[in-house]
Amino acid sequence: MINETEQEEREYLEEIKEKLSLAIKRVEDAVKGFSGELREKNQYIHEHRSGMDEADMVAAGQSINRMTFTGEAAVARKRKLLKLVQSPYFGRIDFIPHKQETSPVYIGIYSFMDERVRINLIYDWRAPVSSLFYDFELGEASYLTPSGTIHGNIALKRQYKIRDGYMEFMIENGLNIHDDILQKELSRSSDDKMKNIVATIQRDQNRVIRNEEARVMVIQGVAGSGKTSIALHRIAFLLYRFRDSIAAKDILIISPNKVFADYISNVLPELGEAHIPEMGMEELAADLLENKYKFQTFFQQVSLLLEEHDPAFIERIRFKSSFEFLGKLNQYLIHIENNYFSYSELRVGKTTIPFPVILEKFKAYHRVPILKRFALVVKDVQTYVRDKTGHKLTGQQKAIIWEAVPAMFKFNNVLDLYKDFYNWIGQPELLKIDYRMGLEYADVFAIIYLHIRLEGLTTYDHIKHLLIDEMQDYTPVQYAVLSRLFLCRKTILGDVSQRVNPYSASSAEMIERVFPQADIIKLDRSYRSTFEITAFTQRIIPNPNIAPMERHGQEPVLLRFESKNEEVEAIKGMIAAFKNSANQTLGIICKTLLQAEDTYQSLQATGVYLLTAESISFKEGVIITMAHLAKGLEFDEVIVPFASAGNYITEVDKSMLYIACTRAMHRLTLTYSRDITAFLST
Ligand SMILES: Nc1ncnc2c1ncn2[C@@H]1O[C@H](COP(=O)(O)OP(=O)(O)OP(=O)(O)O)[C@@H](O)[C@H]1O
Repeated sequence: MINETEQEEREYLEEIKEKLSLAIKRVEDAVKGFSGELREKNQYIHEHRSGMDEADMVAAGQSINRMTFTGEAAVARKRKLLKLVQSPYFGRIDFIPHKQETSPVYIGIYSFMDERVRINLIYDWRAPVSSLFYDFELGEASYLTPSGTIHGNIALKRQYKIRDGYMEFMIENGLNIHDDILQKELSRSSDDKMKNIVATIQRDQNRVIRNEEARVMVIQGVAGSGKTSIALHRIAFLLYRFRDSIAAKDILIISPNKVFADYISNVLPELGEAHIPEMGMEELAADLLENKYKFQTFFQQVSLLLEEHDPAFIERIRFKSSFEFLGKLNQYLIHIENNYFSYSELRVGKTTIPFPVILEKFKAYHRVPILKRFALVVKDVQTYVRDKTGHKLTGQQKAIIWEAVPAMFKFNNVLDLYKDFYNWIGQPELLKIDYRMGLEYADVFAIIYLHIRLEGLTTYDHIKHLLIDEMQDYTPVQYAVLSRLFLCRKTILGDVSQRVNPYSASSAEMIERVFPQADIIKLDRSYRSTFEITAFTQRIIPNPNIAPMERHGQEPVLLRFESKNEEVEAIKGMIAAFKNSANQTLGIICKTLLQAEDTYQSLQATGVYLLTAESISFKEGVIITMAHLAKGLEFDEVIVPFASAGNYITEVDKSMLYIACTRAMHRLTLTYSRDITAFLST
């Protein structure tokens, strides 16, 4: 057995670092070689251009492309090696497959092979054998490979913390003391962006990451349970496992906003994968509606809910977020199919086409979306007339048919049908279209749904995996659209308790009704916040299943003041204290954007950033924002101002308060004037 003692491990680390440095040197030489060759080739082409025919030019172009490609691969490899030198591995297992010899398996963020002897010195965390590290302690163990299960025994398991090439500590795992390193990781102050968790992936998380079977995986996890982290690691795993068939460009992340997209943008590149395309729901909607309609954004919908309590608006949202709505839309589609084709006989010249003939043609195309059938029926009618008369049709006759056939259907555009739907259900008051403001957000996906069902769709066939974060914010109609657009595998994640809109929250069970084949996974362990913070947030929205980490810190603080001005003055003091502390990020999270803007103005402090719906990047330091925009983010410290009885009143407010408080990792302070909100008064 090699490296039995810590001293031996330290020496081994030096050896590996040396090998890595040599590998870096070799790649550098190769890159230099490539660029030299490329220069020469370009020069050659330039000088001999006149004497080259087309085939020569194509061949030269191809060879340049090949060289560039190999050069780029070498640069990417160098980037990985440079990262490995900093921290070559984080774990080791000595696994003895039955009746075989063992050699230690060192596990790191990427694999590294000693090319001369072709021995793997470091295994990628996604390699089949690496799953042993996450799934087992000492003793009997097994792992799955593409060619079957390997059984054996783990004789030794170690964890290392190597930073900047230096081993900070090493832990010998006897029984499950995994938690030690996890605790240390969670106690650290946050970076400006989400980081990878490869060294401390937990067993239940590993199961989700490495699941290869699920066509639709729905992860319902409590705040801070690592849903987003796991989903990103799962993508990295799938890219590794199916590297011959899936590339980063074949994946799409549907994310709630640009700041969140920026916040998570580091994880996959850190894991050695390319940047993944990302899109917001609104972008998708605009794309599908071909930018024909102006519409309210989800952010505007939530802001309206927060700023004015309009019962009619709430009722419209509530109805359009229900399964009943989707069911009614489907019934309506049957209704129009059966009833909206009106009787009229068509006469073209001397030929009469009886209505039953037209109707029969129309029904024969039942697989084609209704509004797409007209063109087919028109062609059939033309053939009918031609056969009857034995003549080709004149342009005028064709025009008569083109006009008459679509006119037999009551409506020929989706928006008119959508308006008609509300008359059909006898509730015209549920549709409000303000042409100046655009469509309400709750109508956007319903119109897209009708559009798909009535006119067909362009599917996103090139996407091979779809990741949907913040699933609770999307409605059954939205899922019905997504399920028709994206036929690929999906990972859908969220938390019903973090709905920004309590009138339209989707739970895992609701999503299962749209995707009956879904695998549902529940994660109840919360990693982000200290035990005290998690316990505190339970006062707002209790979840009996939540399992907080045994990581302790300061009790959350509730500070009472006489006025808002006093609150703001106190917050100034807290910002100064934060700047002198070891913490790196402070989030001041208000209920509305208006409040955030006001606070920002009043504070007038340098180094404080206001995060709005238009922001595109996450910044380290002090951030002021509203709860809706803070979703998915986390901060070392969180201050929730104005937690007063007069500010947090409605169900929507309660969700916002919960989201704001669950963003805190180590420290949470709430300030209020006079009376505290009823959500915290007990
Ligand atoms: N196994 C783990 N090892 C180390 N850190 C972890 C682990 N799992 C989760 N975390 C940390 O917990 C925090 C929360 O993770 P993440 O943001 O992915 O959770 P979430 O469920 O998406 O949260 P929310 O829904 O509240 O936004 C992050 O700091 C993440 O790094």
